[in-house]
Amino acid sequence: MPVLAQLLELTLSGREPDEKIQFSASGAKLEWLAEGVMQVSPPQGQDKGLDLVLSAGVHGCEVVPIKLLDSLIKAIGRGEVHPRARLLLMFCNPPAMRQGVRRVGQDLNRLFCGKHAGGESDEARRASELEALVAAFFDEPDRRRWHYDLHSAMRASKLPQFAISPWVPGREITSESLRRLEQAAVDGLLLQHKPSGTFSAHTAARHQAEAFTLEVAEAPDDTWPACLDELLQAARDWIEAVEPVRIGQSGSLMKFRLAREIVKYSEHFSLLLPADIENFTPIPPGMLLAEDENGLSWVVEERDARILFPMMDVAIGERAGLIVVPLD
Ligand SMILES: O=C(O)CCC(=O)N[C@@H](CCC(=O)O)C(=O)O
Ligand SMILES: [Zn+2]
Repeated sequence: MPVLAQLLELTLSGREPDEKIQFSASGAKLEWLAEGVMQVSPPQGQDKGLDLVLSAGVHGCEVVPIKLLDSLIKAIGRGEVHPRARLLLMFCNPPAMRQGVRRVGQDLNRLFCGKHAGGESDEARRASELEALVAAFFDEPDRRRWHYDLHSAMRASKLPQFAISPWVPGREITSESLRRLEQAAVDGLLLQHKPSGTFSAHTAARHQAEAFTLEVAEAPDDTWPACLDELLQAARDWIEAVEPVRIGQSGSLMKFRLAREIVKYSEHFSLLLPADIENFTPIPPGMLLAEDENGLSWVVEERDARILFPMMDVAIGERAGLIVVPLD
């Protein structure tokens, strides 16, 4: 296996490879571009016109998506997967990955869409570098552009795998995109309703990519749920630019929209939910979710509401949870 297929090991050890260009066992060109980042080009004559970005490790503690990307890269290196798309494969936040933490300084996934501008933190510099790498990759016109930014919510979920569609003015999610998510065993889709500074928002807004944040299933105690294998198989299909042959259940995806954000405004903030509450747990009208200073409180007003991403340990001014409701 070429050394470059050990991108994860190179990244975690902070090593720069001596040989920056190598070839996979099936003749795909592997090119190391920067720490944690590799470009793959199909053998001559096999390019099907798709530019695909797969990223993981924006949050360093989210181990399952890092393992998924690593296994795809190794399968490419061994020649088990035959790239027919151009690929940009990215381990985004090496310092946080080395420490196994969500973030070392700033949250990298709040610094895209140019929000790093003027910042001097390591994360601001990395967001700027990742944006430049993506811009160079998406430089060729008239090609399909997809980006899946793999995350893991680090808590159990009523919907084991779900995607977040960043808000872009006028963006319509195509039925092919939805079908592709369903084929990847994704159970739910949250549609954002305002701009944000996430990596997928950047590639969607700046490069018109079909971009999603993909929250993959948890694998507690190293048990590997079947839906992760289905996701892995779907990702292999994307890389090989083949239409999946498996019969997926169409229309199974539950769609949600954001109703309200719970925001931590002061040190007096408290989230009044059990620490282990599952994502997408129904929250009934009248339920008190959180309190902050000056009598500020979040009480459920919406019908059929569910809680998403509850997190007490966030910086002041940041999101501590989302109240989401079914789209229809
Ligand atoms: O926030 C959590 O509980 C962990 C999961 C996570 O990192 N989610 C992403 C969502 C990004 C998006 O809205 O597209 C994040 O918070 O950055
Ligand atoms: Zn994350």
